[in-house]
Amino acid sequence: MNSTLTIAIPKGRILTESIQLFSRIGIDLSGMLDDSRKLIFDYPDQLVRALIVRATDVPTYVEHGCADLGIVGKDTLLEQDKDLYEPLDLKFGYCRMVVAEPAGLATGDDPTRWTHVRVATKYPHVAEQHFAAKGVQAEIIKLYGSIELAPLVGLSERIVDLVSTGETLRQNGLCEVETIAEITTRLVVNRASLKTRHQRIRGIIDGLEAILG
Ligand SMILES: Nc1ncnc2c1ncn2[C@@H]1O[C@H](COP(=O)(O)OP(=O)(O)OP(=O)(O)O)[C@@H](O)[C@H]1O
Ligand SMILES: O=P(O)(O)OC[C@H]1O[C@H](OP(=O)(O)OP(=O)(O)O)[C@H](O)[C@@H]1O
Repeated sequence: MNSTLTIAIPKGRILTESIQLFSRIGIDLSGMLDDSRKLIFDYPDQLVRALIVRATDVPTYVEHGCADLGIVGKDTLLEQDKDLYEPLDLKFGYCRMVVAEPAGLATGDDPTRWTHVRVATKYPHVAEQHFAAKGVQAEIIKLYGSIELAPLVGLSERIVDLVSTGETLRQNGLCEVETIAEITTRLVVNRASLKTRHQRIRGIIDGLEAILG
């Protein structure tokens, strides 16, 4: 039986910390940080294979069993609602998912009085659920990036987006008016792999749990 474990690692802003985390439990994926166009990294001595995946695609690779494990932001998990085992909060990549609007509109605005909103976001599912739970009718406009631009050019009045330093909101004259969720990075596991490779995967989960405290 092939005992190699496949891990989906997201490229982008959580790549380096993901690799640092695995190194702390003795899995050295540092070759992935080299400037390269390779997408599969084999580590036969460690019985590990790592895939470089776009952050939003990690749940898909893990759900389909192309990867046994993956690392992904909670924002992506909330949006996609895939059938995955999510055993661990890895406690990095902290940010918040918020509703924001132009500072001028925020002055005197009361989110508890909203009845209808027009919102641009990369997270239509989360936004829909958030407003539905408040009984607010929401017209959602799906965007893929530069979300803060939408209210500045009249595409929407408000946005749902991630905030970490707050600098992007500030530089574009926007204010946070509601927090939807606190976001961190999570370990996700394919449900079948959890059974067929229980010992190996349990070892990784326990190892990570021990160092995360
Ligand atoms: N300021 C931030 N903005 C966006 N994501 C952040 C921020 N801080 C932490 N994160 C976390 O980093 C994860 C990966 O973000 P990254 O920007 O690399 O990918 P992405 O642009 O969301 O995905 P994709 O490239 O597939 O569209 C996010 O899903 C989120 O959990
Ligand atoms: O609070 P801050 O530290 O300013 O970070 C928040 C910004 O970072 C993310 O955008 P990203 O850099 O991923 O670019 P994008 O426009 O392509 O989504 C997010 O969508 C916000 O725009």
